[in-house]
Amino acid sequence: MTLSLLAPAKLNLCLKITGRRDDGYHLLQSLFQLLDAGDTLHFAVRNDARIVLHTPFDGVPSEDNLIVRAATALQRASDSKLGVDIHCDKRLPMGGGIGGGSSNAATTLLALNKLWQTGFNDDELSAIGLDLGADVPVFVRGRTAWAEGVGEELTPVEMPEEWFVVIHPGVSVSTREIFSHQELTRNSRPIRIAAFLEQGAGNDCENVVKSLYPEVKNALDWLNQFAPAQLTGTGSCLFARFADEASARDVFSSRPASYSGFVARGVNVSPSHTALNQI
Ligand SMILES: C[C@@](CO)(OP(=O)(O)O)[C@H](O)COP(=O)(O)OP(=O)(O)OC[C@H]1O[C@@H](n2ccc(N)nc2=O)[C@H](O)[C@@H]1O
Ligand SMILES: Nc1ncnc2c1ncn2[C@@H]1O[C@H](COP(=O)(O)OP(=O)(O)O)[C@@H](O)[C@H]1O
Repeated sequence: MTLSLLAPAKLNLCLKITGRRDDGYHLLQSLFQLLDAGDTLHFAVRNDARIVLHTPFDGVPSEDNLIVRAATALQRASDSKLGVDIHCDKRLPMGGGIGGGSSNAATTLLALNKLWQTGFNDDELSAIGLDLGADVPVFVRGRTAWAEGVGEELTPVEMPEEWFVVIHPGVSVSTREIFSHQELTRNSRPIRIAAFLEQGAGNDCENVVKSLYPEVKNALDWLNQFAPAQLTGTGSCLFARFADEASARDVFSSRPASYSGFVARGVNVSPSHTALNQI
């Protein structure tokens, strides 16, 4: 049996850091907006128990790849004797704050749960996913959502399905470096979802990222000429929203040559969930 699924990107439409847990992890509030763009993963079941990722990733050994780690975690949790061949059409930049690795992991859990018939529900898959990364559960649940805790307390939110220009400024930002920076705001006053929906909220990582990475500051200044621009996650990608596709594409096509990125539409339900529900 084979299956191909989109592993969608996300944007953090806001990112407030409201405290810190005893283990050092930061407590967040964020609106995770799913997008209709992402990587495509192709799965083919094997009758031996081998998990084989055929696509090489720069700087990520196969055993560290979140795709392989997710498949291995599901195999262990289920005692499945089946294996899988996996190919990935990688489009999302790594370390860009758009969740590519976490989305790849979640999509692998969803696909193999179906192909191996392991029968886990979303709560169980989310718990397996959380061990792989804080952003995995939102992709397992597949809903645009308000997140608290370290990202695992999720409340689905219906957002207008707007168009986004996502810019990658040509540098990657280490999440660890930002979260360990002395100047990072760690005591934002918690806000309510309703307040965010009414007036929006910024990204508490933005000032530190701009000070460490002038390329990110320059890209924000460039995009701000057209619409309010903001960092996603801990960067390095930034985004702005547009009412229609044509305006978004116009701005994207006028970008400086050193910037990459894409235009995508916000979606309330992950395309991989829509596809799985049709099988
Ligand atoms: C803040 C977000 C918002 O989406 O940033 P992006 O990674 O998307 O940019 C994520 O939740 C990031 O989660 P995740 O991507 O799983 O983080 P990891 O790479 O595991 O974290 C790297 C390091 O950052 C710190 N870290 C991460 C998440 C968190 N809530 N508090 C932290 O202090 C920890 O020191 C951790 O070891
Ligand atoms: N399948 C994968 N896709 C992307 N990154 C991966 C993957 N597996 C492991 N990684 C590692 O996870 C890191 C974070 O990746 P990613 O989720 O793309 O960024 P971010 O958390 O900033 O959104 C990468 O820099 C890479 O080292």
